[in-house]
Amino acid sequence: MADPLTFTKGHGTENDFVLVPDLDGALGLSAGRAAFLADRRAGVGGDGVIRVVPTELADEPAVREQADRARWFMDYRNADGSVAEMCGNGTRVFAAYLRREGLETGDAFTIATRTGARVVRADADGWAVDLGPWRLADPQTADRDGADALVHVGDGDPFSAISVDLGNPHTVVALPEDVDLGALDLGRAPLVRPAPPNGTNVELVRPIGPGHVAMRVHERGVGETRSCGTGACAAAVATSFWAGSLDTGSTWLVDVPGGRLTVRLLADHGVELAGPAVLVADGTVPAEVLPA
Ligand SMILES: N[C@@H](CCC[C@H](N)C(=O)O)C(=O)O
Repeated sequence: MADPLTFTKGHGTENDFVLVPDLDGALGLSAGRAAFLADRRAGVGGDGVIRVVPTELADEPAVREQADRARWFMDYRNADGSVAEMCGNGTRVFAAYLRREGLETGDAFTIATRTGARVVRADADGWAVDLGPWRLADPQTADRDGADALVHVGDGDPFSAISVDLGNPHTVVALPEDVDLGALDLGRAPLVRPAPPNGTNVELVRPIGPGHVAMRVHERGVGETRSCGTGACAAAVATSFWAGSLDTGSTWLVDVPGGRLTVRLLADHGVELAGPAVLVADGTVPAEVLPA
């Protein structure tokens, strides 16, 4: 009889993940199996699935090249089974898992991701990670305010938005003052024009005060989630850009439905995300219910 699959459930500001240890790289992870594990009714349930695999055993050569710096690769999948380049909240939960399992023992270490090796460090909030470099919309295609896209949310009028690349794609909308962030319909994916070639995550942002914004997000491959770490960084970068002050060292609080994240702008387009990481359950899934 085949072995059951072992998993751990964790979240970072309620962006939740199913972590699957694949410590000898023998398991792999098909899109169908990832989607099954993320399914909140038929499976375990999560916004994403993270396979924990030795970097040297990753499928992608660009990831294997990180093996001299990072022992473990965060193999991230969205809830629909699609592969994503990066997950900010996932990096913290991944770090918390590696530490709990004794797979890493220091307070700071490097993990491998599809966007390159990233240093994670324990801090007062939980874990912090530099997710940069970020890149704003191409000035060739942006208007005078830096906007390069229109976003339709529900049936309302379109909002202008800016593209921010954090290894994964984001489109950030600064909501006009008269629009209620909580009332917007994210039940279906916002329509983004021009359509980004690989899809996009969409962040709706409302300034609250100096260095403080509220955000809701619709994630590519998932739907509306309670938080998005790379999205929070994109929101902080876009809001700083709009305010005309992309100053190194400035700190942003980003309130999301699932809690609060802290974002710091670093030198050379670095951006640090800090926040909690919680491991809430461990379990097994019997082999006979798992898709191939
Ligand atoms: N929740 C994540 C982002 C996960 C990937 C995203 N849905 C994508 O497809 O790019 C985060 O915390 O950054």
